[in-house]
Amino acid sequence: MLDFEFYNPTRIVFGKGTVAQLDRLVPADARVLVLFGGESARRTGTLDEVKSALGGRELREFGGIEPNPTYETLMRAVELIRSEKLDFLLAVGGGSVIDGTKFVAAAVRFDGDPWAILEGHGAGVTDALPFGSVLTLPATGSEMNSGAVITRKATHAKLAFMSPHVFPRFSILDPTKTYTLPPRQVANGVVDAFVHIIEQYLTYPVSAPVQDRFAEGLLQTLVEIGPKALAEAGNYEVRANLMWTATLALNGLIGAGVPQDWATHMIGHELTARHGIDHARTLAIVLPSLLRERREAKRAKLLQYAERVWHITQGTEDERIEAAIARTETFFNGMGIKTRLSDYGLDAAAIDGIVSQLEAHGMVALGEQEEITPQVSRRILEAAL
Ligand SMILES: NC(=O)c1ccc[n+]([C@@H]2O[C@H](COP(=O)([O-])OP(=O)(O)OC[C@H]3O[C@@H](n4cnc5c(N)ncnc54)[C@H](O)[C@@H]3O)[C@@H](O)[C@H]2O)c1
Repeated sequence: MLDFEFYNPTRIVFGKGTVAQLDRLVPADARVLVLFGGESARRTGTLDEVKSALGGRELREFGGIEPNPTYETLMRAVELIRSEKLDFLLAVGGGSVIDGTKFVAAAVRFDGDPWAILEGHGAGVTDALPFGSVLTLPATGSEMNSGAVITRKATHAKLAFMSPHVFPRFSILDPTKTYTLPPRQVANGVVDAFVHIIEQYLTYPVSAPVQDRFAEGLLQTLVEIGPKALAEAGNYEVRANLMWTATLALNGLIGAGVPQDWATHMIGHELTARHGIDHARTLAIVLPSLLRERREAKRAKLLQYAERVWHITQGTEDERIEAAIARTETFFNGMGIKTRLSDYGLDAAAIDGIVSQLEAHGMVALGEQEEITPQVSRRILEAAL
């Protein structure tokens, strides 16, 4: 096992009706900014529920945080917080709103142009406003981690930062809040969580059987409940298990002490930034062809994945590896998520632009072995056409 430090201070309050507990979780004298996305939080009644739970506190609202939150929009929240002297943030939404809130929390206390937070991947963050979240979309794990991904509209740059100062103080996970999700977002959430697990599992063995079995348990759970989550919108047990699985997929636990890949995410971010494809869908495009390209470096774990997650035991090693990758694609397709660039209207002409953006963002040695050069990323994208 590799050396590691594990730190996760986020309190999780899980269950039906838990929004009411905001009154206990947010300081009584806080001046609160409630941040949300489009109109779903208002339409579904969650925003009213939040406001009534926070009754008696000084409250302001900031709506309109986009999917793939932008620096341009978030900087308006920073101005509002400064001018109104607000001191506690509450994110109500999915990964985009929670990520955006993390950026705002850090930017308010940052000296200089806050875009430097993204360019430095969080290194310059020394403080942040306290914040909590009410999660409405199980997918990203943002509710229990210290990472965020922000887009600068002007330059089509989608960059990530991490800082121990931006762990949520608490996150409320009420599975009934996911009942209103459109099928597209449920499918995205399942696939996003699946690929988060793969990025921390499908690398090379380091004698870490507990991390491996945690990861395999989470992957198998998603394979089992993913289709049910799509088919049965109001099934509490399915939504509860999906919500907790997505959180555990990226709260640091399964990645502690093991190598991590993240190349699929880095290539995927460029696809979203340049072509507006949903985050999870970019991962479904990149992952299968990345696994094929990297089959030698990942051979031992691919064979373990084939056997333990997909129960594939027949055939040569290469046949078992190919069967496991094909089953992964079939799983994504079964969730209604297409896995080829051409399915999203892109052809070979798009690849130069994506590779140049990877180079511009310093993504020139990706993956657990740092062997995915721009040339390798190009091959991965060509194989995904
Ligand atoms: N911080 C991390 O660790 C991390 C990890 C992976 C991805 N991300 C980032 O998170 C973002 C994606 O977040 P996401 O997948 O959670 O989606 P999202 O937050 O972008 O939301 C997608 C859509 O679903 C709607 N929605 C949310 N909850 C709803 C509900 N209960 N009912 C109806 N509609 C609802 C939103 O209004 C939005 O239109 C991307 O920018 C991605 O890069 C962050």
